[in-house]
Amino acid sequence: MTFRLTLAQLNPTVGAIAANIQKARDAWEIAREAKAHMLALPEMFAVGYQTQDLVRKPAFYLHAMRAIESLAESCAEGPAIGIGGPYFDGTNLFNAYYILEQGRIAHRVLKSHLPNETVFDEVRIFEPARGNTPYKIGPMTIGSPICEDSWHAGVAESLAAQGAEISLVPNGSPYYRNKFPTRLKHMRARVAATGTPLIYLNMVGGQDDQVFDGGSFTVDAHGKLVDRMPVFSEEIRHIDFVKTDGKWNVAKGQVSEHPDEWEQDYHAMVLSLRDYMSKTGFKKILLGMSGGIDSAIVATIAVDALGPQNVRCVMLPSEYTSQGSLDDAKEAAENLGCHYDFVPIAQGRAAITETLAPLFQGFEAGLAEENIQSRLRGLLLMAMSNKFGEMLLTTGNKSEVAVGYATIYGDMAGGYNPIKDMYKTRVFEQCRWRNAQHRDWMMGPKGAVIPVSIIDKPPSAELRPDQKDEDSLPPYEVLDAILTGLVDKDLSVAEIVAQGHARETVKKVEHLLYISEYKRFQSAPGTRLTKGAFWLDRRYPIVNRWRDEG
Ligand SMILES: Nc1ncnc2c1ncn2[C@@H]1O[C@H](COP(=O)(O)OP(=O)(O)OC[C@H]2O[C@@H]([n+]3cccc(C(=O)O)c3)[C@H](O)[C@@H]2O)[C@@H](O)[C@H]1O
Ligand SMILES: Nc1ncnc2c1ncn2[C@@H]1O[C@H](COP(=O)(O)OP(=O)(O)OP(=O)(O)O)[C@@H](O)[C@H]1O
Ligand SMILES: NC(=O)CC[C@H](N)C(=O)O
Repeated sequence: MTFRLTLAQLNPTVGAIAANIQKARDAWEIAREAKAHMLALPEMFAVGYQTQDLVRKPAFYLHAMRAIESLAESCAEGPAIGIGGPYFDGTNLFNAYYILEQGRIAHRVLKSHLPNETVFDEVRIFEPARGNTPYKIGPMTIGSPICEDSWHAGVAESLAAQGAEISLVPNGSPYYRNKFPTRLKHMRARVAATGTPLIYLNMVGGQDDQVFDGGSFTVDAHGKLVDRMPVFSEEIRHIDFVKTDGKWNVAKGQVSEHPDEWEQDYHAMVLSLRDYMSKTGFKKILLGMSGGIDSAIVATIAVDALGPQNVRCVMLPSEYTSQGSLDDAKEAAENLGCHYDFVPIAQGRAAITETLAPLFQGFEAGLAEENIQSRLRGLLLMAMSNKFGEMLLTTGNKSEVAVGYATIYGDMAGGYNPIKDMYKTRVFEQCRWRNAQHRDWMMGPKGAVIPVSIIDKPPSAELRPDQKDEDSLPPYEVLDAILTGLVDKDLSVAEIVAQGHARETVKKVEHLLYISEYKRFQSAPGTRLTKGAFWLDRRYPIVNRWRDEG
């Protein structure tokens, strides 16, 4: 006896119900061609993921439920379909996995464990299931724990006890660096307890800050990895089973190699930006190109996401802009093959200074004057955005975003920030990686596109003569180590001091971190690369008088 299961590792769009259903239908045609018994789609595929509060709207979930019903009707003859979507039972809303067969909804699995940590808030949205049963497709009985359900003992085991011969786990599992071993560990624990093969099916694609990385895989009844799909790309794959001695054995498939963390982070940033653009309806990007490393890597990510013809780099020099910065900005834009504009801000700045002169008389020049440069750049770039219909990118790395080292309503202007969750020390290494590597999913040119002089020079905001970031901040190696402790590991000041850092420096960084919460609250979203990303992973009050006295 045999069984063929078609896995659709596809990229849905939140709210695009008709388009998602059409994608499911197209995949079903492929499964039917391949004579599969069943097509499986990821968690919440019908509506995209995560829908947040949108799915609580009755008009929305009723629309989705109607669309799933009509998918069942239009796919009556051929493989069964498993598809994630919301289900309202007249009283409560559930995160459900629908099984469609012979023109109708044959079964519904409801999610039991609602994730409520990191970026998840499902307790707020859904009601947990109380018990589920397996379903039968042709000769096979299947249990479907939904995503988080398979990270805990209980659901898969109960389904197996009720006769499930394999576990098919639909997921909406967002990327963070080096997550795969954690997923594999949880799935192997389920397999060890059930003694049945397990299929882990994830979606791909960017949704706001989150990136779903795919990497779907199959583990046999002994816990061996027998099939694995690539990360960050759509793919449809057939998994074959043969029944011998009363047990389903999964045939050995193709175990795709997964790239290292540098490639995965870079791919996550490219895909999240590309999807953010296409899913919000933008085709073109612009950014301020300073000759520094942050704007250089953001321009490179933009070019790799959309192609050089869709990226405009604008140098807006002031009198503090060095010749080195002018040369580097131009060279990087030329290497990338994108449009380059040169828009000096001196005249505009003089006009603003004159306008404010009567008010500012008697005050010493300082931060206000420095930040006018950044704000004027923001104003000019947003004017270009309005005129050309190009979305402005903002370029602060995680170190700067953490300590508020950016000007609000100035260089913080912009709609998306691909490097928001990448510390500065990693930005340097990531640039070296991109200069040395090229992949076919990159739409930009091969080679050392980021001039070495940009990577090697000391970072500076160039808002006053001879300014260097390290005049006001600790060296980035120190800053990033302290921030990793405070932000990502939730360590106390005492614990970070015990790692060998000066208490005064740790306290200064802690102070900057807490007082800049207001800036992050008003900042653009950006690619999530870790479990400690600003926005949903770490939610802090803006008004906060607590300081760690330890
Ligand atoms: N809690 C709060 N809630 C609401 N608003 C608050 C606030 N605290 C201050 N403010 C407001 O914020 C203003 C201060 O913020 P802001 O104007 O941004 O100024 P500020 O944070 O003081 O300065 C920006 C810093 O970033 C550096 N910088 C600028 C540009 C680029 C880069 C770079 O390397 O990329 C670095 C620059 O050298 C300077 O150290 C205050 O005037 C005040 O009105
Ligand atoms: N002369 C400039 N021309 C165009 N854009 C600029 C210029 N100076 C700053 N910007 C914009 O403001 C952002 C912040 O730049 P700034 O030089 O202050 O610090 P940074 O964080 O070190 O960034 P970078 O490494 O890109 O220079 C830049 O990434 C760029 O988008
Ligand atoms: N959608 C989910 O239930 C995902 C939760 C799960 N722990 C994950 O991140 O993979």
